[in-house]
Amino acid sequence: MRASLIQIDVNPDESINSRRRRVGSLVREQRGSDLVVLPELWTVGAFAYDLFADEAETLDGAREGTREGALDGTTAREMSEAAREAGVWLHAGSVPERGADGVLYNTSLVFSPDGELAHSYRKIHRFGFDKGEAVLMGAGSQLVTAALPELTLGLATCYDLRFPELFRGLVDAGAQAFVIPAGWPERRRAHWTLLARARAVENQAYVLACGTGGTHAGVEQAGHSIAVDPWGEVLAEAGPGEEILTVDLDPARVAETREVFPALKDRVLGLEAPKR
Ligand SMILES: NC(=O)CCC(=O)C(=O)O
Repeated sequence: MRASLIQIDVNPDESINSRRRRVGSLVREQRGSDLVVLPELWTVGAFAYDLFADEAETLDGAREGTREGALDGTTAREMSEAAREAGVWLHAGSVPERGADGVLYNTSLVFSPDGELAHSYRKIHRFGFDKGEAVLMGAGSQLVTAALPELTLGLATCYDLRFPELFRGLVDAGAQAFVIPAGWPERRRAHWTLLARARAVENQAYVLACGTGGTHAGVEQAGHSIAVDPWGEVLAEAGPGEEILTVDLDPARVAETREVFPALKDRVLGLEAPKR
C-alpha cells in the first residue's frame, strides 16, 4: 500500500483560497498512491487562532449520510472532489469545524476514493493550556479508526501525539497505522520525531505524521513530516519546507513485528495504586 504525505507550507502571504486550490492540485497529482495525507488546519494555520471562527465549516449533513449538499464546507467539498479525481483515500488533514451545537472543533476528514466523507475525527487533546485552541475549540471524545482495504488506520491530531493512552485505545480498536496531521512548531521539533518513533515502537504500528512548513501567526513550523515502521525505523523524513514523502506500507510487517516480538501481549492492565 502506497502512502503520500503532503507537507504544506502555510504562510500568511498566500490566501486561503489559493492554498486550497494548490493543495487540491497536489492531491490530484498523487494518482497511483492508495492513501494521501495532509496536515492539521492547513487552510488557516494551526496557530492562527483569529481565523478559526471565520473559516469554520459545517459537516453535519455529511455525518448524517445525506448525499445532497452534504459537504457544506469549501475545503471539505474541494477535498472530496480531489480524492475522487485522484482515486485515492484522502486523509485531508483537519479543518476548523462548526458543529451543530455551535461549538468549533479541530476535525480531521477522511474521504474514500469515490469522494465520500467516510470518517471524521474531532481532536481530543486541544493545545494551548489556557489559551488558543484549548479555549476556542471544543474537545472530541470519540476514538476513530478507518478500515481501508489493506490496513486499519487510527486517527490522532498533533498534540494528541503526547498522550500514549489514546494510541493504546486505537490499537485495542484494531489500528495498524496511525495517521497524525499536525502543525508542530520548530521549537519542539525534537519532541515530534521522538514521540512519533515512540508511538510506533510501543504500539508496533506504522506512524504517518504529516506537518506543515512555513511560519504563520509568528510560529515557525517544524516540517519534518515522518513515516515510521512498526519496528521504529524511519522510512522517510521531510525537511523544513513544502515536500511530498511517498512510502510503501505492508500490513504483513505489522503482523510479523507483533508476532516475533509480542510485547503487546504482555500488557498488564488495572495496576494497583501505590500504598500510602
Ligand atoms: N497544534 C498543536 O497541537 C501543537 C502541539 C504542540 O505544539 C506540542 O505538542 O508541542
